[in-house]
Amino acid sequence: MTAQRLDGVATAATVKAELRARVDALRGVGVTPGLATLMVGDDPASRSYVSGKHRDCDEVGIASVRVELPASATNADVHAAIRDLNAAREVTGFIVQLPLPAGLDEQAMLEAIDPAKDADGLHPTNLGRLVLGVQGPIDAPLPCTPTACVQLLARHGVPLAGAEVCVIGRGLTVGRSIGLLLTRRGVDATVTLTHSRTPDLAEHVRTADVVVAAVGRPHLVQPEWIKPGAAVLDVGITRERVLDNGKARLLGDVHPGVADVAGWLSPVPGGVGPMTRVMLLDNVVSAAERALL
Ligand SMILES: Nc1nc(=O)c2c([nH]1)NC[C@@H]1CN(c3ccc(C(=O)N[C@@H](CCC(=O)O)C(=O)O)cc3)C=[N+]21
Repeated sequence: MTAQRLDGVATAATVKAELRARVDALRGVGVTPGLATLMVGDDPASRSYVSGKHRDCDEVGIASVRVELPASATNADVHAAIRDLNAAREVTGFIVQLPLPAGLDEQAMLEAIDPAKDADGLHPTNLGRLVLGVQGPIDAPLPCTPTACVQLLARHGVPLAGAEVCVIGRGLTVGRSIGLLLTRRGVDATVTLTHSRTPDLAEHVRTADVVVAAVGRPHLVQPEWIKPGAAVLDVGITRERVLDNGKARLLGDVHPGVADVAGWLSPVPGGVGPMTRVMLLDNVVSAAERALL
């Protein structure tokens, strides 16, 4: 069997077209959504992700502001930059690019973000709303990679109601919250959360209809682990340095041989990553729409 490709670039293009229509409607009533990114230090991977986010904004008609602080910035410096963004009228949503340089208090900085402007959906208030199941006419910001996964599956017709989902990884941005989305009423999947210390990982994966691999261990998930026809989402991105030309190859958490067993597979690059970026834009547009209610 050759898995159907869960194409994040093509699906993101569809979502961008929908977002463009929402942005036009907002402009019609005098509102321009705006995203700001706050980056501390100059990690090359973060720089490339942040650039991608600003390109996406241009395509959809969202204004964007780039704030950069040197790696030597203190907690007080970062906190002051966050307070400025909380107050900036033209910024309807913003993110603090993670990871922050060592020595900065990541948790305190995330908590300093105005929950109404939290484009990542990682503020404790918004994560708390997700746990509580608070849903309004327009949802509070949801974490971007989990919604990217759910959208990528739903828009390819992968059945989730009644599906057994095995999530690998317990990190803040994916594993810890994706189960809350997948088990919502109306989505109705059953979720097992595993991680790097799960003794019998392969056994858990073997019975899953949907596998979400988000541990950051290149090619961890083996073809023999996969139930034939299962949907596999590869969320991991590890940069492997290729010595001869100095370029970095991107490796996912899923072994390429999985494509011969799975029913659906998201590629790296071009899968969950581009979808994560559009879900960030969705949060920014939704924040502007919510402000009008
Ligand atoms: N506050 C915060 N919010 C984040 O959402 C956040 C973060 N910090 N820190 C880092 C991670 C990682 N992340 C990615 C998003 C898109 C791609 C992406 O679009 N990847 C492309 C490849 C891009 C490349 O060439 O490197 C792809 O998969 O096709 C990758 C990684 C968001 N993160």
